[in-house]
Amino acid sequence: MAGGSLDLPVVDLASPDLKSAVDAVRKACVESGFFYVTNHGIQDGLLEALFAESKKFFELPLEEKMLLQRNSAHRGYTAPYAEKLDASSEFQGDLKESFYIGAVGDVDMPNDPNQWPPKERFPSWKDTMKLYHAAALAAGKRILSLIALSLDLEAEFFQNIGAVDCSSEVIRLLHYPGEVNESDNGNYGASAHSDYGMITLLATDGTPGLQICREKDRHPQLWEDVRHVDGTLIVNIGDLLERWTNCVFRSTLHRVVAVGRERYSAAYFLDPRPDLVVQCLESCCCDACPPRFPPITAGDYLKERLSATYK
Ligand SMILES: O=C(O)CCC(=O)C(=O)O
Ligand SMILES: [Fe+2]
Repeated sequence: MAGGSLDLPVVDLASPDLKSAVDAVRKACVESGFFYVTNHGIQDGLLEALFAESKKFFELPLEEKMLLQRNSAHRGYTAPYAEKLDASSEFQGDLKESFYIGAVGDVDMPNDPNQWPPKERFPSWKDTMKLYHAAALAAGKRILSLIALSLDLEAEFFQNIGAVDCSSEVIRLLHYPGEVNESDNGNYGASAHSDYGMITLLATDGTPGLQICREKDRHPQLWEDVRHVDGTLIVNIGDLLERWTNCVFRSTLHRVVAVGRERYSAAYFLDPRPDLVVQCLESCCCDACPPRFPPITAGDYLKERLSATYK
């Protein structure tokens, strides 16, 4: 069942009224786990360059893209149908194709698990991804500061525990086809899922398709459109942060439906360093609401979730 369009809050990352921004973040994280951010510091030109590189890559013939197929470190290309975000979906796999790019060091790393398209034909691909990583990380840190304040923690809480300084971040470029075969009627660009990690920053080319379901246990489920708002990024809470906040914050089910138009997006997954122990925050627990989950390292948690997706 599809519902209307949602009015999610727009949080101004440069707002002089910090209290209102923090309150808006808290309300959004508690109610829907989704909000927009404006003044995020990522230049339009960089977003345009990112989408241009993405389009150029996805336009290659499948055989060439398959040369960079996702490796054991989850970097590289995933073809249409190769991934099913909702394991219960009746279809073989999602319509989207995607490409994962991990953080890029300043010097060429000898053990860099990333895969790069040929430099001769993609001369600025790597630099663009590097710039986007840096810009998205800077925006992500500002968002995490507001999130920390909204949890009654000090603004630098996530930075101080080293949650964001060890390059676990990943860009996932996504491309959804415009036309779908008859046999794919009812199939999804990306089937229903929640994100696994801490927070996700999503940039899209403005094409609709993203929907969220705020109450996953309600039947029938109500899916609401997340409209595009010019100049903003969409931010959503992942399962690890839901667990960290003892379920005070919501990691919400979302999906991308086929709208008969080609669509590009770029998700940036900001996750803590693998050895960070995530245990329910004190400010989210009380006598009546004791911790629901035992401590776990971020790495173990994410490994478990990824291996369930790519069994
Ligand atoms: O493309 C989108 O709008 C959403 C992508 C998404 O949910 C994901 O990659 O986890
Ligand atoms: Fe997602």
